[in-house]
Amino acid sequence: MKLLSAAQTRALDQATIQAQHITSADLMERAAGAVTNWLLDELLLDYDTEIQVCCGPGNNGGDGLVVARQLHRAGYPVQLWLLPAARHSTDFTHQKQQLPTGLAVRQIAPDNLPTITAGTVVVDALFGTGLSRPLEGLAAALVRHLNDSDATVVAVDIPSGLYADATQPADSAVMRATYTLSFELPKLAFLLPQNASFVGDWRLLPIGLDAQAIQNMACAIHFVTADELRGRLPKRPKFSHKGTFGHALLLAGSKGKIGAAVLATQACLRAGVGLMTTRVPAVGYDILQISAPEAMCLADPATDFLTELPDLTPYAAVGIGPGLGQHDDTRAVLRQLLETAQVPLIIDADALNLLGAQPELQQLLPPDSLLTPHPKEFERLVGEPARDDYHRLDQLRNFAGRTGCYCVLKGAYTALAAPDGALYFNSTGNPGMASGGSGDVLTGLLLALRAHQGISPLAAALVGLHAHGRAADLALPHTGHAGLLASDIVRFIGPALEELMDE
Ligand SMILES: NC(=O)C1=CN([C@@H]2O[C@H](COP(=O)(O)OP(=O)(O)OC[C@H]3O[C@@H](n4cnc5c(N)ncnc54)[C@H](O)[C@@H]3O)[C@@H](O)[C@H]2O)[C@@H](O)CC1
Ligand SMILES: [K+]
Repeated sequence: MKLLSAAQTRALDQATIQAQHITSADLMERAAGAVTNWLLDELLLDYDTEIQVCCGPGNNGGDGLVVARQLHRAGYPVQLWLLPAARHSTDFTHQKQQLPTGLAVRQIAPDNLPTITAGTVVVDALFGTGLSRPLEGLAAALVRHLNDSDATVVAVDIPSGLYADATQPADSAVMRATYTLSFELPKLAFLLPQNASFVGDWRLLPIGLDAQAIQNMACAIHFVTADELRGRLPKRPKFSHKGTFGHALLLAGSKGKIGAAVLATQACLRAGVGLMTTRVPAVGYDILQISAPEAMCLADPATDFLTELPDLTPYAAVGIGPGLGQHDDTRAVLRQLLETAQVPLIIDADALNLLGAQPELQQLLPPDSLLTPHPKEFERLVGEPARDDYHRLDQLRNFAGRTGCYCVLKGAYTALAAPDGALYFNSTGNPGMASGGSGDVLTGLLLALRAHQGISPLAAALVGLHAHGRAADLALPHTGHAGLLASDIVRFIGPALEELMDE
């Protein structure tokens, strides 16, 4: 799915109106109808629920007027509140004229704010994508009043006061929504940790926006769904053999962290690699052979950390990082790998920290390599803290462009920047994954997909990120959030990948 800017969203609304020969009021009726249906069918409003609909002066307020009208007509006790304004949009004015006489209109004023009691549902239709400056005055006072209450707040399109694709000034008033109902496509703001407390649980409501117009919109930011990935992973042909799926090499582990090498190895195997060799320090040899008998193990001459790079000739892809440690001799192995590798690399964990500590090594990254930092590792990698989540995304795109590599930023919606500047957000996964070893599993999974000869670097990265989160989602009913271990994610990699395979 494309993540459109506010300007593109407006253009899409216009394109839909033209292509479908409808009026903007018709489209508003559809949008508001979708909100009303969600309130009735999903929030399960009952006839005793107190519903306060708060409307601003633009089309977001227009949506609110239609919701209020529809709920009133259906017999629900709606209270309608309007924010005073010098100007109103044409559609707002039109919808106001359509209000039934029995629906009282209340003016919001400093001494006249909605009274919130236990169980009140507030529909926030103050401002949407037309927000052009931070909220102040009465609008800010109303938002703060509602934020201080226990109301269930349902934001129409976007929580009022939240910018759709930039950071609003610190301390400006932003509605803390319980639910955000957006029309058809998500907004970039929803995917960023800094906005989690404003956006709440977000849902997409289809309103029949013009599919052709969406397809024609130039957009470099995507929210990647299973539908878009299905078929990107070739089915295993009947006459395939282990050579078809590549031979992967993993460099991982140090004393006390051999488990990271084991998890990454198991994940790589479960992701369908043809052959797997894992290089661990000698201390890990028995552990790896016993816990991952399908993999070959090449022990380093040193006991506790890696000191020598094996011959790379046999391998289609090389991964390095999980549990590696940052010993000087290991750094020398990483340098040698960067200097000699002719195949894509997957770089994770301590290998990223080593790259951050010696930035000159970053110039040696083979093109199309894939780096998988979490935000702290990414900060070390680029050597500069981000001002906010948007700045961090800029840094991510710059890094990918500068190095010619794919770079991941791990999180609730893991982001991937491609060398061409495109940004992709993953849609799968759950908070149970926030525990040790999840990242090691991702490295192994991505390594298998990069070793596979039939998949492009971008598809490998997107499929790998999706399958990682999806495997955790499939494991969840068996484990619960607290009980979800990295090894549970490994168990469900196979089914998660199967869902994306060609028919
Ligand atoms: N264009 C369309 O056809 C559709 C629009 N829809 C709705 O329309 C919304 C966008 O409507 P608009 O473009 O009218 O924008 P908004 O309703 O978000 O607000 C725009 C109005 O608020 C004023 N304003 C902006 N920031 C302000 C601030 N900080 N303090 C006070 N006033 C401020 C503007 O001057 C303008 O009058 C979407 O979010 C969505 O809810 C939906 O009905 C779907 C169809
Ligand atoms: K809103």
